Parts: sequence; structure tokens; C-alpha cells
Amino acid sequence: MDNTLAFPAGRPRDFVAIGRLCIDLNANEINRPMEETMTFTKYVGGSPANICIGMARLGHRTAFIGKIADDQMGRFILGYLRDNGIDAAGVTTDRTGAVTGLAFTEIKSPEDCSILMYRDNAADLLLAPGEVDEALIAESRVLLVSGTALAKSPSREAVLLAIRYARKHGTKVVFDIDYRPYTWTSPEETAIYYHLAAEKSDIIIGTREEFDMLERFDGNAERSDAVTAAQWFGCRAELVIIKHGKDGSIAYGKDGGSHRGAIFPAKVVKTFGAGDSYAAGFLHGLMQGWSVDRSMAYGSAAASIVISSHSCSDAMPTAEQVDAYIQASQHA
Ligand SMILES: Nc1ncnc2c1ncn2[C@@H]1O[C@H](COP(=O)(O)OP(=O)(O)OP(=O)(O)O)[C@@H](O)[C@H]1O
Ligand SMILES: O=C(O)C[C@@H](O)[C@H](O)C(=O)CO
Repeated sequence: MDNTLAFPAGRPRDFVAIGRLCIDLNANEINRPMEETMTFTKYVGGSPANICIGMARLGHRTAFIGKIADDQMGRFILGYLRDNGIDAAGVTTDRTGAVTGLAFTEIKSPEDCSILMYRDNAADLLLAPGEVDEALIAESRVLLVSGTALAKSPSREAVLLAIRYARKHGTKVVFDIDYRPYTWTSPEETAIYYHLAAEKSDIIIGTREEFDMLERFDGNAERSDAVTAAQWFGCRAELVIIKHGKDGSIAYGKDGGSHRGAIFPAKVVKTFGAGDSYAAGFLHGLMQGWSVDRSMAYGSAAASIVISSHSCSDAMPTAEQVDAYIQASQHA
């Protein structure tokens, strides 16, 4: 396959993400049901926030476009972004009394994890088109879009406008399908809005199940990864990545080639955060001009580090940590 991807050069910023900034409350007493969990540790959360933090840790010049609640949680998120060197000028504060989305994580076993979401009147979905800073997108090499931000207006329109700005300025669009069942009103609505974003994106990343949501009206009853990829090459996509949990991932290129990515060993604490750290590691590689296969390996190593840790955002590794992990795995 065509093994590298060209990103715009000479820009003051590498990466801007749009979508939710939330809080993860991860169970401290693990390997038991939530009913028996008494204490939780607070971390910044939300898939696009996690990916952006991952990119910052890997040395990229990053920014975020989103909306936080005017409360203690919102201020905690803002402080954490700033402490990680993420430009938060594009993060606005809600003034309507909306709240910060919460994700309580249940860790029953390393293989059996789930998330209990509190997202009624969540501030992140109130991001309005007028709050999307065109200049931030114009000066970035990549715009990462989280599919969950398409679930509701006005955030939905804000994301579609952000994609439009990216197209106008030649900023690469990475669409992370990021399907969360809450907030959407029907599978049909999900598929329609996912389509609107996917057909305008250069790189599309999702799990098999997420592509199934996107392809609701498109046939592919056999759930073939190759059929999925071919569909998006008819639009703008140059690269389609389909993730398969502990069975690794597969990348398809527009030239018809594909590459299967293996996993790295992990002492799994919980599996959530795998996809976000994989995305950060993978995009880091691609943006360095590395081959797709080397970038996939880097993403897999980053994922193994995060799933071996308690948090998602706070465990996002630096380049030195990923390099050391890859080296140690080669000598194991
Ligand atoms: N049990 C595991 N052991 C090692 N690596 C894993 C494991 N699970 C996932 N990974 C790595 O993480 C990548 C992404 O995982 P996955 O397909 O579960 O994404 P996801 O469903 O988006 O993750 P999340 O649970 O964060 O939503 C995989 O391609 C693989 O490299
Ligand atoms: O994406 C979310 O809203 C929650 C995440 O921060 C969470 O920890 C997770 O599921 C990561 O995949």
C-alpha cells in the first residue's frame, strides 16, 4: 500500500481536536461490580480530549475546540489542558447552567469493563458554530473530529462547520467514529450524521462495530473490512483504519493495499482508553512521515501502555515511554 501520508507543512500548530471535554471517575476498588466500588479517582476524560492529551505528550503543538461547564469540573479540565501545554483558547464556557459530562468506569475484570455515563444537559454538546475558531483550524495540520459531537445540535453544526473550515484551508480531517449509544435518538440518525462527516474526511478510524453503525444503509451484511474501506475511497478518504480490540487492527489505503497491525503485550488493568491511545500513537507516527505499518505499531504500543494503567488521559505516554516499551517488548 501507499505507505505514507502527506500533511500540510509549515504551520504553527500540528493538531486541533473538536468534541467533548469530560470527567472520568475510575473505580479504585477494581475487579468487582460498580455496586461494590466505594471510591473513584477523577481524571480528565472524553475521547477527543484523551487523544489531544496523547498528542501533546508525544510532543505535538496542540489545541482544543470545545465547551466546558461553568463549574469546578470545567475549571479542573481547563487547568489540566493548560498544564499539558494544550492551547485552550478555543474552549468556551457555558453560561446556561449545563453540567460536565461524567463517565464512571466499572472494572469487573481486565476483560469486562463498562462505563456508566451521566450526560444530561452536558455542556460539550452546546458548542455552537459561532464558537468554532476558523484560524485555529487554518493553522493546524490536522483536525480530529469525534463522532459523538455529531449527536446533537448545536454541537453537530459546530463540527460540520469545523470540517468545512478544514477543507477550505487544506487541513487534514481525521474522523474518529467514537460511537457512544447515549445521546443519539436513533440508529438512522447516527448513520446519517456519521456519513456527513465520513464522506468529507481524509482518515477514518473506528472499530468494526462503529463502522456497522455508519454503514446502516449501505449493505455490507457480511461486515467485510475491505468492503467498508472501498466505500470511503469513493469519497475523500486516503486511509481507513478498522480496530479489532485484542485482535489488532487493519489499515486500508486508497491504492487498494492493506496492512494488519499486531498488538503489543499488556498487563491489562482495563480496556477503555485503548482506542484513544492507539489513535494518538498512530497519528503521531503518520505525522512524522512514518509508514502506515510503523505508525500502527506505535499506536498499538501506546495502547498497551494505557490499558496497563488506571487512567486514560493521565496515562497517555511520552515518545520516550513508547520507545522504551517497544524496545522492552522486543527483548522480552
Ligand atoms: N487486550 C489488549 N491487549 C493488547 N492491546 C490491545 C488490547 N485491546 C486493545 N488493544 C490495542 O488497542 C487498539 C484499539 O483497541 P480497540 O479496538 O479496543 O479500540 P476501542 O474499542 O476504540 O477502544 P476503547 O475501549 O478505548 O473504546 C487495538 O488495535 C490494539 O492495538
Ligand atoms: O470518551 C469518554 O467519554 C470516556 C473516556 O474518557 C473513557 O475513559 C473511555 O471510554 C476511553 O475510551
